[in-house]
Amino acid sequence: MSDQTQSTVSRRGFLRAVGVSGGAGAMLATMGAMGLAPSAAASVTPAFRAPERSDFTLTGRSGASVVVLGGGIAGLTTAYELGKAGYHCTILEARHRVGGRNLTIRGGDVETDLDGHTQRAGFSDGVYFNAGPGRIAQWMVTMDYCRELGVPIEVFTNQNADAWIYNESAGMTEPIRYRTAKADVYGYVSELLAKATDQGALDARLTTEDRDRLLSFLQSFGAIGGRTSDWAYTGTNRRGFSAYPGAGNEVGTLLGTPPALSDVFASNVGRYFSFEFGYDQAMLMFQPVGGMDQIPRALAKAVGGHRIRLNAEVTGVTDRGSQVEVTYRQGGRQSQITADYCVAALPPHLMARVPHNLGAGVTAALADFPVTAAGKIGLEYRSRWWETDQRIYGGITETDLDLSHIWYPSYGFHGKRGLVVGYYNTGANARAYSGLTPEQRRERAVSQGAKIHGDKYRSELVTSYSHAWDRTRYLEGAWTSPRYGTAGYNLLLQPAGRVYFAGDWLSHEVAWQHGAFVAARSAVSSLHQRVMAG
Ligand SMILES: Cc1cc2nc3c(=O)[nH]c(=O)nc-3n(C[C@H](O)[C@H](O)[C@H](O)COP(=O)(O)OP(=O)(O)OC[C@H]3O[C@@H](n4cnc5c(N)ncnc54)[C@H](O)[C@@H]3O)c2cc1C
Ligand SMILES: CSCCC(=O)C(=O)O
Repeated sequence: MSDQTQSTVSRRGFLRAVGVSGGAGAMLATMGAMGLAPSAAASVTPAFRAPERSDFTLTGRSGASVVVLGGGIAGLTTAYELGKAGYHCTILEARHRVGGRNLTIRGGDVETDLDGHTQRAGFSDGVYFNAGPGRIAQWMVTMDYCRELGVPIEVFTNQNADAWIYNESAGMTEPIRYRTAKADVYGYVSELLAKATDQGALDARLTTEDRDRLLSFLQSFGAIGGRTSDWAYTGTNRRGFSAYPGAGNEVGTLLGTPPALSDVFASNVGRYFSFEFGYDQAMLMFQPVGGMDQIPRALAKAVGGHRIRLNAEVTGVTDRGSQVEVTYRQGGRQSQITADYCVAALPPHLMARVPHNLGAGVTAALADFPVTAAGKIGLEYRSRWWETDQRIYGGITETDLDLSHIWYPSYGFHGKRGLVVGYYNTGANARAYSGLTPEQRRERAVSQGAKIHGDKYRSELVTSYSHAWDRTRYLEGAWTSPRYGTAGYNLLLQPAGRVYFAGDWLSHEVAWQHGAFVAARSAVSSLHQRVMAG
């Protein structure tokens, strides 16, 4: 998802949330963001209501049989929800475990990728690596499933004022703390806007009252001087200290004076600030205690192990008119299962390759989902130097290096060891790493990360595991970009005979488990309605 797309989507999300559209919405959003009292806007009475608890129940019961293809979040949810209403479901999952892209790696786990690289994770007890999903927003239905299934959650630190920003291409030789970068960018932007406002440049847009309110907002927002000092930004303790204030007369030592305005803009640090405004990325965010795969584990337990066939690769789907026949390969043998209905919850680009009799239009539609690559590496360290030496407790360092993001753990604070996500990248950067051996990926990630963190980034490293989603069998990608509104996309929202489709790719929350959950609910509702109608 590009920054541009993300900010457009975020804006739309906000407007949807306040229940307004168009000009009034835009005005409210701007005023809200500026902390101004929306006197004119107050009459709009927006519904500032959070999405409510979203539990799901089907009304009425059925004993029909359903074969579910794929044991990712969508497949598991399908079987779980139908099972609550009496259906007899069987899940066929090609991998040796459920969860699909929801994958947590622990010590002893073994994975072999499409290039034949086998990794055995050497992580210590209690250390885990979320190779796929890592965070959940509060409004997401994923939170409701955690509650319903009894999966404990804890805060995931998605934003940290003490994490770093490092833009090598802008000539930075040292990383800068988020708090420092923000103080300088907000300060200078406020200074410029205050000057323009005070000089009358915005008079066509502002009333006298607006102007005064804007100036007062900018003074506190940017920590800038007043009119007598021409609104100048000269630095603030928001930048941080090189020695923090202490006892008695120790006032602390401020972290120097800000670089010149032009240098601050040239460093391009501001490009990362909009991330935390995203409706899907804003704090607080959450994670299941003990690893993201606690969610598929709990779903699988609720569905019942006897209903799940692992290492079962679907090889054919035939709609026989009154039933659906599915062939699959398990333990070197071809088997067959027949059910009243089928829900196909495989990645669309893989389902497109499964022989079926659902029509060429279905194949073409399934094959029309562009796939994005993504990769992550988990680096286990023998000490938590990022906490003790750098005072970073969770959160994300942003870079313009090909490793993109570095994540610090949001669990196990002050523990003995810990796991840092040494890269989380997508697109061309992810493909550059996925083309390497696991050893080469680790070397590349460590030599880059050491530019930010120093020697301990290498010397304290114990073991690593990297995951390349485009090279993962039965997934072959991280997520897709659906062509919303096309005939092909809409075709797959309908059943093809007795076969329904589900997965995050049939939602407007692709790349989020939320999308997989709601798409499964949608398929389940549609199937159940048909069964109830008799
Ligand atoms: C790197 C990364 C980061 C992410 N970050 C987040 C995040 O922070 N938060 C969040 O909520 N979501 C995140 N997501 C998205 C989330 O993982 C997905 O939206 C969700 O897991 C998709 O579930 P699904 O059931 O639709 O698909 P999948 O998980 O793709 O499930 C499809 C299943 O089909 C199986 N399969 C494939 N072929 C066959 C076959 N022939 N026969 C039988 N089975 C087969 C697969 O093995 C798999 O289990 C992330 C994903 C990735 C890759
Ligand atoms: C680029 S956002 C999609 C992946 C995701 O859900 C996440 O990492 O938060």
